[in-house]
Amino acid sequence: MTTHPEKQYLDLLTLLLETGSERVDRTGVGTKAIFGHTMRFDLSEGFPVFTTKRVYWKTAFKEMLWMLSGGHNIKELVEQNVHIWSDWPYKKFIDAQPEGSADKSIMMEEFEQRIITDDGFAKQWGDLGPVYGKQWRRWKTEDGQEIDQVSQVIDLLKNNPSSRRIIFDGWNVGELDQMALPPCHKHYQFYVDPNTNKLSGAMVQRSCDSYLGLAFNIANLAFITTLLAEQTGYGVGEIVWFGMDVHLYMNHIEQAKKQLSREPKAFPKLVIKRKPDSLFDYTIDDFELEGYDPHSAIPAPVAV
Ligand SMILES: Nc1nc(=O)c2c([nH]1)NC[C@@H]1CN(c3ccc(C(=O)N[C@@H](CCC(=O)O)C(=O)O)cc3)CN21
Ligand SMILES: O=c1ccn([C@H]2C[C@H](O)[C@@H](COP(=O)(O)O)O2)c(=O)[nH]1
Repeated sequence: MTTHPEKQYLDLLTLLLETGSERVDRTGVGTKAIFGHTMRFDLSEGFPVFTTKRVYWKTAFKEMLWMLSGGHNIKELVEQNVHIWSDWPYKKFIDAQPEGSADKSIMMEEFEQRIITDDGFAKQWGDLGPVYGKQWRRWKTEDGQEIDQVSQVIDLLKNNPSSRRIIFDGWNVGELDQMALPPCHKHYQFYVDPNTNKLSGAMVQRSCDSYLGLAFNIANLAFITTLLAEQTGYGVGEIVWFGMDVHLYMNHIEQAKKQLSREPKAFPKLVIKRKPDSLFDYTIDDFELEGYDPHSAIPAPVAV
């Protein structure tokens, strides 16, 4: 019997638990960390959305479609019931309110409600700065032009697939200080195997929350690779993930152990119900995961 590909992820959790160095981190939560790790998934063996806990794949896909659209305001996420980016703008808003003011104590629900209903408020407080979507689609050059890196990737895949420069990157050094968080999944690179005509995608993640973020990041790497393959006429090959500061937050240890006690189930199949003319015209309703039958969700707090 061959080993289930999800075993790579479970082995990473075990490695972190057993050998990770305890470190103090920016958030104050603390982590167990290792430096440098890789995993790979052959997409012909199924779509790599982990099964040992329920992964909210629609939330992940909505986030990826938002980034691909060039979005960088949480408004478009919150409108779609996606809350994973709200903590950072919320914290910034609360910190900026004067002591004792009514706004100092508003709850997240009210904050998100204002983001949705008040355009001015969303503009001022919902913007994450020039994060992923902005850099991917509209990287600003010195002479005031904008570079659409994702469209360049599509063009290279169609016209020069042996190029070793099929890359987009969110790490715009000159603008890091304007971002709510500097990009974690920073480098994307693609490769067409001339023998099989399959497209593979790799991603470098400088910093990895191995319990919460990673499940989303792997699913989304497989997602973008599959979408690019469909749009440019290739089959799907592998995804390759490179993690740098790979960590497990101290308040995720019990959850990780619980997850480790479970056996992986078969990976589902990504069904794309409609093929739009452009990579930028997909909507969440175009996707279904066939045969996704995960173990139950194991919630965990996110370190802000
Ligand atoms: N500490 C930290 N970890 C991250 O993974 C992370 C950040 N910060 N900051 C930016 C984004 C936001 N991301 C997040 C944030 C929260 C969840 C999360 O809470 N996931 C839950 C529930 C998801 C839902 O609301 O549907 C999960 O069980 O997967 C996942 C990814 C990934 N990134
Ligand atoms: O897609 C993402 C986005 C963020 N993360 C994690 C990695 C870290 O735990 C934090 C970011 O904190 P830094 O101090 O900026 O490294 O968010 C992730 O895993 N995946």
